[in-house]
Amino acid sequence: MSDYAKGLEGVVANESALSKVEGLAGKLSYLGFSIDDLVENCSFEEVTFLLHNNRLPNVAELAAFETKLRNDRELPEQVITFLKSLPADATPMDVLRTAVSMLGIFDSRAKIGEPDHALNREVALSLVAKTPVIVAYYHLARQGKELPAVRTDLSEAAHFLYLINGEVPSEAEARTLDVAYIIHADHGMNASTFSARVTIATLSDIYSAMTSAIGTLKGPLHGGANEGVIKMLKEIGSEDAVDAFVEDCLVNKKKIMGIGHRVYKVLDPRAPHLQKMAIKLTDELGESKWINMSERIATIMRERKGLNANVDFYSATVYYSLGIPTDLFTPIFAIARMSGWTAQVLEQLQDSRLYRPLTKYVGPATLSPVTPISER
Ligand SMILES: CC(=O)SCCNC(=O)CCNC(=O)[C@H](O)C(C)(C)COP(=O)(O)OP(=O)(O)OC[C@H]1O[C@@H](n2cnc3c(N)ncnc32)[C@H](O)[C@@H]1OP(=O)(O)O
Ligand SMILES: O=C([O-])CC(=O)C(=O)O
Repeated sequence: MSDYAKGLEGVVANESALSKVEGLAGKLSYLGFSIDDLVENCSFEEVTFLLHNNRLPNVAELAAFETKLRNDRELPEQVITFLKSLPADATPMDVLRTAVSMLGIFDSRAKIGEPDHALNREVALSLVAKTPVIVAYYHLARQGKELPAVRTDLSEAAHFLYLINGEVPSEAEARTLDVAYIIHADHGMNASTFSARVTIATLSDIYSAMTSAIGTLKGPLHGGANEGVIKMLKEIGSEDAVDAFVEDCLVNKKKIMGIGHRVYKVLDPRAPHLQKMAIKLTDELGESKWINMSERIATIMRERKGLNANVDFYSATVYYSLGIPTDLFTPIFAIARMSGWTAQVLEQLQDSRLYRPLTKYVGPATLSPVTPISER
């Protein structure tokens, strides 16, 4: 038992009205609305409005909000030139992190110091609008394809699928991604949101905060786990190889991707939504192997370790079944979470204080004289 909170477990770092993560009950709500209810009744755009305004929009407000987002999709020419200049084997999360950082250079609204809340809200929306375009344009550029002009007649989810596939998706495909976006939009003081809030609390600018967040989401213990799940399923290869694979991980203390959570001690409430979509999609494709393997892994981990699937576990099969390349899974998480990250930094700036925890010093107990370098 250490005398400090390793990994800040159990530490309450701030106040937020945005999302309530109930780890023991396995519930998640945004601003007092259950995600189950939001998934049933809302679009990602409505949920983004909710997170940015602390209330749901009416019809006119939603229409105006959607128009604003759709008219803010175009990227600066310099960012497009940058995306086209990159090697085809760059990691899309690295590209996204760098391009979002670059956006800040071309946005004179990105200011440090005393926050301008009205300007910051505009910048926040602009980031939600441009993030999917960055991901899609790089995906096209790395294949040597033309970058089509952005469109203003499609929802966020439909527009992203249109850009990466070159055709307007079916309503069902667009809605599947829309639901995934809603489910991923915000999640309390997760590592990437915490990074964003730490950065903005120095009174840095929003682009810097989002750059911190994207770099943090990329890791395999956080958002990167969704890519890890598909890699793991491919490595296992077949349903009859699952038990031996999991046994080997347990014996050798290797982590199973998409399983376990710092806060949820029961099933992650987002997992059943994604599980349902994964079952439907794999059924339609006649490819039940991936979901069957996933279900077996989840069962063993629940029985053997009392650990449950998290959001990344089934989202991987959903995106895979939609034909999305594996290295775009974590960028898709970032596209959805941009909504929550920006809401969180706007909230932080309303009543901010610098984050500055302490460290337990475990270095030398006494001071030593410095020996001149020529004598060392
Ligand atoms: C969107 C998200 O960020 S959701 C999380 C995505 N990340 C993953 O799916 C990666 C796999 N999961 C994990 O690494 C962890 O469960 C985390 C990072 C999510 C949470 O980590 P922590 O709260 O720090 O738990 P920690 O890593 O200390 O694990 C506690 C115990 O459970 C075990 N454990 C936790 N997760 C797993 C796992 N996925 N596979 C195998 N064992 C696990 C650990 O080995 C440890 O066991 P021990 O006490 O016998 O040593
Ligand atoms: O809350 C966490 O620690 C990780 C997570 O599930 C998320 O960011 O969605």
